[in-house]
Amino acid sequence: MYYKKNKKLVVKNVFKVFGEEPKKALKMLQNGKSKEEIFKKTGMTIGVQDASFEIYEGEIFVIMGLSGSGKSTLVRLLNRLIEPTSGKIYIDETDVTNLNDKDLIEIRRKKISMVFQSFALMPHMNILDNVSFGLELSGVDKKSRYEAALDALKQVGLENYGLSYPDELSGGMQQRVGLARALANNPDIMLMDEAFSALDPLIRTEMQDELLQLQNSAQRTIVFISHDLDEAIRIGDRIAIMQNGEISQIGTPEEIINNPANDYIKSFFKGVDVTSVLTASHIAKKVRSTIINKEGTGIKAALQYISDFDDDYAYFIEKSGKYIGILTLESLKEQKRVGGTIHDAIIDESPINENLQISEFISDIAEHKYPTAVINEEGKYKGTISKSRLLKVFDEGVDYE
Ligand SMILES: Nc1ncnc2c1ncn2[C@@H]1O[C@H](COP(=O)(O)OP(=O)(O)OP(=O)(O)O)[C@@H](O)[C@H]1O
Repeated sequence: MYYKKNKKLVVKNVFKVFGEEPKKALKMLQNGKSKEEIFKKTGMTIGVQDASFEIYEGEIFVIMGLSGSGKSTLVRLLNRLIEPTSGKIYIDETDVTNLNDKDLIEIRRKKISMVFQSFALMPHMNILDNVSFGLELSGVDKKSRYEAALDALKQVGLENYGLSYPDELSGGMQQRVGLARALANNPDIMLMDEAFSALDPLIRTEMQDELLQLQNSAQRTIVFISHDLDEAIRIGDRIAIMQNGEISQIGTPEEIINNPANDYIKSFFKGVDVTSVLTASHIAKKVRSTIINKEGTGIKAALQYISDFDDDYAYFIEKSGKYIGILTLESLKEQKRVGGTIHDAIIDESPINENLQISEFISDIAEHKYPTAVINEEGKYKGTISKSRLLKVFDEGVDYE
């Protein structure tokens, strides 16, 4: 998804120590003690260690990691539901770590909302009142808060349920109400902590679509915690992977899949549905058998070239890199026989664009006899994808060569 690269949230060297003497624990860390040693000696836990990153306006930034890796702690540091032990956090250049209580409350009301996995709707209040409750606490008048609540309910497709009560709604609908409650504040930033994890898979996918749709109409900055890789890939513009309190990699799903920083991350991505993540450019390979169209490159030269490579086909390319087509021994010989040109020998198998996802070009490759050429927007040759290459990616995921 497109987003402007304005920094919305900046986190600089943030640490969180849980325990009695956090400064002492930080000192031990500086002196090279491991988290395990510190915990053993002092009982203190390093929840987040030296986190530094930036989140851009309008992006969905997913924080992923195993249970206990520090995701919830990190997200709660952003709005200071948890106080950082050291480090700085900026929202729109405001230093959040320095705000007094009053300003902090103001920022939480106006700029940053949070959606949890399980949140309590008030059973005795109807949906409209539940959604506008936060605004009521902020002193917004009745008319304005009902308008905002109704608008938020509309955004999640529940505009007709304002007068219903929570126990009349399904789990998925209740989660939508939770989302509407966060939207009613019209926040710049939404923090979503495993917001969809309690939902059954179908409804969960529906909610992910809903979130993406909402993002299309109003570009909010969303920080989304998930332990589910498919979800992270589906909705994340970028993903940060946490491991034992530290961020071990940040990147787009493609970047991480293609270049995992370590074995832990690699193991995360094993078995992921690559067809919806990887594009042709990610799996295309350059092959040796390319013939450059120089002056005088005719059928004879092409035949010679292909036999030299002990092959029966080659990719024909302009000097500029522009892709022309596939030449085969058979088609060249035929044109030689009938007196045609090298261009007449090009066989009818179209190249695919490098930006297509695997799921979009699978059938092309299946229908082609020869490995399919991959071209960029300008028509330049970028490599080829064979059926066997595709099968390998399916079987083994990406090969990290
Ligand atoms: N209030 C607390 N006091 C002491 N330790 C804590 C506290 N909150 C979190 N921790 C510890 O900090 C570490 C990170 O926990 P956190 O809840 O942030 O992880 P998580 O990745 O969100 O896990 P999960 O997916 O299970 O929610 C864990 O070792 C946890 O035990």
